[in-house]
Amino acid sequence: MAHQLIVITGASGTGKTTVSTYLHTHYQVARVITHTTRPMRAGETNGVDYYFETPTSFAQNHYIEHVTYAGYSYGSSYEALDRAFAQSNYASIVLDTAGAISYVQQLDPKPAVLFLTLEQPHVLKQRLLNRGDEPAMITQRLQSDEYRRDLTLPPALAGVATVVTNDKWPEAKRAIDQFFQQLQVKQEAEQGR
Ligand SMILES: Nc1ncnc2c1ncn2[C@@H]1O[C@H](COP(=O)(O)OP(=O)(O)OP(=O)(O)O)[C@@H](O)[C@H]1O
Ligand SMILES: Nc1nc2c(ncn2[C@@H]2O[C@H](COP(=O)(O)O)[C@@H](O)[C@H]2O)c(=O)[nH]1
Repeated sequence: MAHQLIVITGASGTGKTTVSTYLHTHYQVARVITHTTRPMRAGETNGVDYYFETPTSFAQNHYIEHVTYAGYSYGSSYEALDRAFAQSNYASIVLDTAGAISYVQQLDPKPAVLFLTLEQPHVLKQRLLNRGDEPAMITQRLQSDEYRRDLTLPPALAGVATVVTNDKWPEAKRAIDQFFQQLQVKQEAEQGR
């Protein structure tokens, strides 16, 4: 069976990591672990949530794409993608919208894309506080160009991404179940050709 990548994108706090964990737990979708220079949050583990890097070690990896987000470097490596697909034919990766656009433009076969959004984006700050993020980090993030940019579906992803509203988890979960089950049907149909 061909490999299928699911790119999960959207603004900070919209629930990208929550969706990636849900797909892993309920559908055994492997997670692509990306690299970052940002400091670890409480509860995060190196090699599980990210590969945490220094600026020097970050520069030594081979990236499909890399970005600066709210002052820190983030990148997705070829090695991490291979590691995920060694575990499962389905893998998900959590990216900012610049990364999602790079993947859609570069990857063959093209990834399936989920864009997460909220009808009430003012609750995002509270979600980041509830998650335990440092208040100073939240302020820096909410003031960043990247955070504001990712609140809106970029034109390059219009017609490509499935938009999921995550104000209420039970509704978001239903939309994600439908998205994943349709993806499985499409994959199986392509296999049968
Ligand atoms: N529908 C929801 N209702 C309330 N809280 C939610 C919902 N979905 C996710 N959360 C919570 O919001 C916080 C942010 O979610 P998550 O870490 O998944 O977001 P993210 O998009 O990955 O953020 P970032 O880009 O900053 O890493 C977490 O504490 C998560 O448990
Ligand atoms: N383009 C990429 N974006 C990435 C990558 N890894 C994570 N991210 C995105 O960065 C922001 C901030 O993440 P956080 O964990 O510090 O909250 C978020 O939008 C992630 O989706 C990557 O390799 N490339």
